[in-house]
Amino acid sequence: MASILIIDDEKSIRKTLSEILSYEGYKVEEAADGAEGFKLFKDKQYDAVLCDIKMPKMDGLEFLEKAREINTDVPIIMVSGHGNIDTAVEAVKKGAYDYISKPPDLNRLLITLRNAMDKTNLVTETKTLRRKVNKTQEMIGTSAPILKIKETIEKVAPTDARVLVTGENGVGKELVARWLHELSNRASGPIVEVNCAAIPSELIESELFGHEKGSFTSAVKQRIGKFEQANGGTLFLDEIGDMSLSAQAKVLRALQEGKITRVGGDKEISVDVRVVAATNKDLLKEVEDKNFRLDLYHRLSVILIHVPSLNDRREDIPALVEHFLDSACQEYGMARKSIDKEAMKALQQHNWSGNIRELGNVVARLVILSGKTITPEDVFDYVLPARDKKKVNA
Ligand SMILES: Nc1ncnc2c1ncn2[C@@H]1O[C@H](COP(=O)(O)OP(=O)(O)OP(=O)(O)O)[C@@H](O)[C@H]1O
Repeated sequence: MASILIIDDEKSIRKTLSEILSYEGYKVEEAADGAEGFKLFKDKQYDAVLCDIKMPKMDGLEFLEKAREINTDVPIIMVSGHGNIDTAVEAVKKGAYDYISKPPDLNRLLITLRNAMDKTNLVTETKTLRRKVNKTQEMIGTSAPILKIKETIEKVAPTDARVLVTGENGVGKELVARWLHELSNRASGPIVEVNCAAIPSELIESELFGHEKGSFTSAVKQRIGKFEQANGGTLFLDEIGDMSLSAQAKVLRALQEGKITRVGGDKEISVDVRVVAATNKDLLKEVEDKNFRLDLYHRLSVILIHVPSLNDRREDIPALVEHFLDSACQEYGMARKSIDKEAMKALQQHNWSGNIRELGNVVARLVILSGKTITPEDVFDYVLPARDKKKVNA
């Protein structure tokens, strides 16, 4: 149900508008002047605001200006009396969505509201779409290891050298792979990702190489595998340490010969694919334990890029937090929130086990639950376990 805030000092007007809009199925809240309205606007999320122009305490224009400072997405419709049409026009120039005159014409009121909210939905959709088509996420951080990684990516990307990216979960290994693709001569081709840990071992070969119809019971039609899909581009083999030994043998052959055969097929198909692999395991240890082929390891690890955990590059945390604040506030259509110095310090000292992914989730949670400025109390209440609280206080 869409919710609407009505700000008007005339009780009878508030009552009429409120009755009409409730009848139309909106959730309505009322405020008797700009100051009261602004307090509600600041603390709650509305889909639209109807705001009178002439009011005591804070008038409509002042409300508009203050509201726009904290949120530019919620449409504000001014309600003007006879004497202040000029002011209403002025308000529209300053960012009000539109104005309606008193006494409000029922149809015009409802149509204006509907249009205003449709427009907000469009703006939100556009933002989401823009994010989707946006290029690869910038790699944030100026710590020595991140600078080194960026430099390596720039040097290695234009070559077809295979790269093995290592590091714990959520440190940004996939981001490294995406940048290797983005800065390569293959950037106009596809980047295809396979999470080797997520695919049951009996299906991985068909996933990677495809299969011919009837090659096994559930192979009801022909299927093109990821190697073929990535032709002319990059194949990102994530969690390669979890791949079965038999799949490893086939991948090795594909890398050696630049050819694949679909499961159940006999035709050799040439593929032009650059492979970037990633793992959170110690692959040499896996080799020792006979879970990973040494020859495949050498094929994959022409270039090694290790992404250190967030706990080993804490100086990158503030920039990452600011970045996630931007994206979370935008995503939830909120005005940009800020973070208090002590709260930032607490985040910087936290022991991050889920790395950047966890940090992103935590900031999103803080954006949703905190006020305009994120305080250390917010961080303790919503994020950090008690042990960290003790540590920071000590
Ligand atoms: N340096 C960075 N700057 C900005 N965002 C980052 C950075 N590194 C990682 N991220 C973001 O953090 C999230 C996790 O990164 P990513 O998926 O690349 O990690 P991963 O190491 O591949 O994780 P997994 O091991 O679980 O596959 C992604 O949303 C990614 O965009």
